[in-house]
Amino acid sequence: MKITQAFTFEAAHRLPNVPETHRCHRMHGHSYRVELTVSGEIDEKTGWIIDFYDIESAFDPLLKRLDHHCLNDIEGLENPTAEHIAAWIWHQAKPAIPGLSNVRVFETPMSWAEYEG
Ligand SMILES: Nc1nc2c(c(=O)[nH]1)N=C([C@H](O)[C@H](O)COP(=O)(O)OP(=O)(O)OP(=O)(O)O)CN2
Ligand SMILES: [Zn+2]
Repeated sequence: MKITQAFTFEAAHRLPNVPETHRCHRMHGHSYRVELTVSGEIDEKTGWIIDFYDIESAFDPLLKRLDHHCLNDIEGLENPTAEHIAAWIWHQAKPAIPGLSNVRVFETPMSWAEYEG
């Protein structure tokens, strides 16, 4: 069984490794959407894999590091593509959310990256 909780954050970034002529070389912003999926068995008593509230609490410190920040300034996100952000979130969140199976990061409603560890 899998459950997914979604979050949103606003952040600025630029992609330092694309050519200067590429529009993403310039600083700009996105309204990011993050989806955290947790896999596991349903607990007989609670009826859930994990309380959504516990996912929210565990992710909150990370969300605060991302929201309204320049992603390039965050250690490990110097080249903040959606792919790198998804992998970064997975590695940062996994210790606090052991059942975390995949992380999706949407840069726009139509484009996203997914990391499964
Ligand atoms: N594989 C990837 N490709 C691109 C990434 C990425 O992270 N992974 N990132 C970008 C830029 O961040 C760019 O800002 C993305 O915006 P874009 O897809 O162009 O979406 P917009 O909504 O800004 O563009 P419109 O086409 O005007 O709607 C590029 N590629
Ligand atoms: Zn961008």
